[in-house]
Amino acid sequence: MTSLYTKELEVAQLAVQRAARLTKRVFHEKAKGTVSKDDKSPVTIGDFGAQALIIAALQHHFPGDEIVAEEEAAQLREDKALREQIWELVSTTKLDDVVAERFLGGAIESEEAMLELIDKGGSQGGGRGRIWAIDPIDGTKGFLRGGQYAVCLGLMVDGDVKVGVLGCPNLPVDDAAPLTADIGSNATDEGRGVIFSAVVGQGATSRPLGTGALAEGKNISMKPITEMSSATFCESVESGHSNQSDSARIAEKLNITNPSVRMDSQAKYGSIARGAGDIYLRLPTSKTYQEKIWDHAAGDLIVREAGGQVTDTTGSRLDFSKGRTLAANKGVVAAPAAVHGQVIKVVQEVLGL
Ligand SMILES: Nc1ncnc2c1ncn2[C@@H]1O[C@H](COP(=O)(O)O)[C@@H](O)[C@H]1OP(=O)(O)O
Ligand SMILES: [Mg+2]
Ligand SMILES: [Mg+2]
Ligand SMILES: [Mg+2]
Repeated sequence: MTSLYTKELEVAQLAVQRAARLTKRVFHEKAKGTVSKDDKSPVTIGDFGAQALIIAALQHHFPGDEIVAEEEAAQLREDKALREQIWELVSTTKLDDVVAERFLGGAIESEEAMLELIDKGGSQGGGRGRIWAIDPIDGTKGFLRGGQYAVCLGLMVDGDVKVGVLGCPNLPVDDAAPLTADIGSNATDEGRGVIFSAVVGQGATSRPLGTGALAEGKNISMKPITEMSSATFCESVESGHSNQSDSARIAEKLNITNPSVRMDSQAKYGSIARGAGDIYLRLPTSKTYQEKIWDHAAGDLIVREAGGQVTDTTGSRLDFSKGRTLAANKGVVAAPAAVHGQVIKVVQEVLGL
């Protein structure tokens, strides 16, 4: 029997690899074309450019699929200089393997076509049919400060995530490398860049993030926790995204003595999936914030396929069928399946749930 979602996985991984070439170019440039969105969060030419390149590849192979993506082109239609900067990047970023680049459909035709592609990400989502979720740069603040960020792509079918891919340009390639919060301001690209992937029922893999055809992948799995007291947990750098005093109380109750590792983006999901860390806590800081599906789709599947369990703080699975947000969930608790219940119990004690 041929495996399910083989083509989707290949397209998704190559599309992420190409988009990450673009974000890395922007990362090494001083002027990142940063502008503020309506909610005051930053977006850069890298976010827009990566979204255009990913959607171009998806449209080439799966023109009937819907797409939920974070960014929209409205601001670019009004700002000629910004639009031209992005077009210059998008029209010159290719995979350096001719076959792989042709497989993705090659270059986008024109500046106008690029804007239209960016706006194809406006689907309302939901629980029916094939829907891709894209976060072209997750952790834009991390990206700007030279920390972790991720290029994220997931395919949902009837509300369930079936394929997940995370490109993490600033994480170590080595799955066994110790988990550290910062890449250091003098860090080079040497030894960095990894793609995490998963297909439902087929396990999770990691492979070096390359520049052309895909590198060989290796199976990854979460580290079994034998002593809770020696576990390491990851959380957001931004205290506005996850409540860091609640997580400190949870850690204390679990007798965890290692300090938390703070990193931006879904790099946290990838890191625990390969056993570099153990637990990911994302604890609500407000009653009203709804998590976005593109911030969790790929990571949720990758961790579950690596032997983890991912729920919200009430213990319910993340529900991707509700639209562009995880409207039915509050926060995220991801841990190896064997200890997830123990962690949830303490999370609920501390949060008073
Ligand atoms: N109040 C909030 N609570 C949780 N996550 C948030 C909140 N505000 C923004 N985010 C999102 O958190 C993600 C980054 O997460 P992390 O802290 O794990 O790096 C971003 O996608 C960001 O969205 P946005 O793109 O709108 O900035
Ligand atoms: Mg994000
Ligand atoms: Mg983003
Ligand atoms: Mg954003």
